[in-house]
Amino acid sequence: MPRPPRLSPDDVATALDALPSWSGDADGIRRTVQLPTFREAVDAIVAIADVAEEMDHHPDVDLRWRTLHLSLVSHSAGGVTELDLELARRIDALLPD
Ligand SMILES: C[C@H](O)[C@H](O)[C@H]1CNC2=NC(N)=NC(=O)C2=N1
Repeated sequence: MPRPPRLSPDDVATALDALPSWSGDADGIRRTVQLPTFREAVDAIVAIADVAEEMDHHPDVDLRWRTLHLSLVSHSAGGVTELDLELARRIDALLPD
């Protein structure tokens, strides 16, 4: 399947209005979330991994104790695409606000 193109800065800014837990720009978007425990943070990563594998689109993940830092960018496009926005929406459905 062809992969979608890099979005414009305006498109990303508009999309971020509907994703209040995320920040960033056309070069990448990011969200930080604190889970109650280290184990729950690891479980959240596994749930995100299942979505990422299903989409064949993968986040950059950094876990510090129970604080999870997620960064999304379409490496092949060199910036944010619709795939990153879809992955962000699906991650939000898995995580606490
Ligand atoms: C072959 C496979 O589809 C590609 O390597 C995919 C895998 N997951 C990916 N994930 C992300 N975030 N960016 C990519 O460019 C990417 N490419």
